[in-house]
Amino acid sequence: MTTLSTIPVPLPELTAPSVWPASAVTARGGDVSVGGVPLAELAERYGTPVYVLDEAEVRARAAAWRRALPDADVVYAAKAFLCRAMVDWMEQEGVGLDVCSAGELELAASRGFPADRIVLHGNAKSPRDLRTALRLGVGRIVIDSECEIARLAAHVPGPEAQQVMVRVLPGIAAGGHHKISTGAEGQKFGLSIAGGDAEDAVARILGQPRLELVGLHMHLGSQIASAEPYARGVRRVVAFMARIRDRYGVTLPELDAGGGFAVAQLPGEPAPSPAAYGRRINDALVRACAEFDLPLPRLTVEPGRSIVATAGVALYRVLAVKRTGGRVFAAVDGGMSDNPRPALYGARYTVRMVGRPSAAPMRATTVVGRHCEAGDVLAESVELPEDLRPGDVLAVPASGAYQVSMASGYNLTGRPPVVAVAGGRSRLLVRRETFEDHRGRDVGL
Ligand SMILES: Cc1ncc(COP(=O)(O)O)c(C=O)c1O
Ligand SMILES: N[C@@H](CCCC[NH3+])C(=O)O
Repeated sequence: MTTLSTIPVPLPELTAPSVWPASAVTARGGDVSVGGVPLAELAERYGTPVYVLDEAEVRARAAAWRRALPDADVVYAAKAFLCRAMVDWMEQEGVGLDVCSAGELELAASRGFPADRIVLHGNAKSPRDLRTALRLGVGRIVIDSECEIARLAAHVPGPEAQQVMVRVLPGIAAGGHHKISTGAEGQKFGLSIAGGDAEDAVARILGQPRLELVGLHMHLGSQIASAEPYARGVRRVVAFMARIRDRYGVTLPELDAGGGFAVAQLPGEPAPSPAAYGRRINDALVRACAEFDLPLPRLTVEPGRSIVATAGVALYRVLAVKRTGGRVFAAVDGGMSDNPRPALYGARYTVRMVGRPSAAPMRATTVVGRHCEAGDVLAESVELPEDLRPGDVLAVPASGAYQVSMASGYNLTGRPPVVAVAGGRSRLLVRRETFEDHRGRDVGL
């Protein structure tokens, strides 16, 4: 018999913008299901901690970006999270890849991802990064310092020139935290427009027959919850393009506006849709080009978090509940080794108990990890039932970006597996890191 509690309903938090994938609904026995699979069942089957990725949500977000900017290239920033399945999904959705290491590049290549749809970034590209990029024939290499120009040119096999862009610093502060704000003067990325470094680099590249300068790139930062900084940045970059045309007689055909588009980390937080970002960026580009009498360059955007964050849910099991100093702590079997974001940026998350019903009143509980640091806090003062006990499963939505990709080997707990859900089925994408993996690397005595 179907009772009210077994009819799946959208989660109360599922107001736009949501922190959950669109497929998240309540399930039997106090559970939540994602992609048609109950989360507690996934915790049981794959163990905890485990990261669940809703394939349909990833694909839908990628498709939303393509619809938002149909005349632009959408390039997924692989640093947010990459595995072979992600490479395939991006390929199938018609999205390119932004990589920043030979490792990310090799992974994409291992799936036959078209190299001409790959952009290589990095403020310190290693010889291996550059060699791999040239060998595989990546579409664009983004120059981030003057000294890499001659180094790169010397290795281009020819006869064709390597297409490059210059990452310029538009001098705009934006981003959810100072550690992920990259568009202002005085940090390690890019070449300053105002300070003249960008123009010096352009002149140098134009003098290198093995390099073809196709455009300019900016990346303002990450978790930028408004489209306005992009509009200002685009205008500054277009103004600089006009200066290049006037001084060097070269009209650059491409402009890459970078990534950094915000998602809601907590229910109701502001996060413009891809369509809203796209409209504003396009509008700024059209206006600036009219103002400076330039033809419209081909636009690229590089969303990372915006494609994958809300598709991911982290599952942990409670190991201990402790009341101390007037606070309640729930300690789980993961922590800063799988999610360093709260410790690094003060990132906040919402947490929900799944897998059993509870009629107990809610109380403020701080969810902490198992690592040897007082700062190993996953979520400060979140509402959880008073009867929360060891063995319960906690779900943390909006966990798809920069968690697994930044996971560490701290305390040799082993990095968690990643499981895809789609159409009521689950499959393992990345297995759990085991003690054998650690021991295998430990080769000296
Ligand atoms: C060059 C570049 N492009 C794109 C991104 C993607 O950023 P986000 O995941 O915030 O969209 C980053 C990371 O911030 C980046 O450094
Ligand atoms: N790792 C950061 C974002 C940095 C993006 C990379 N350029 C975060 O978790 O928010």
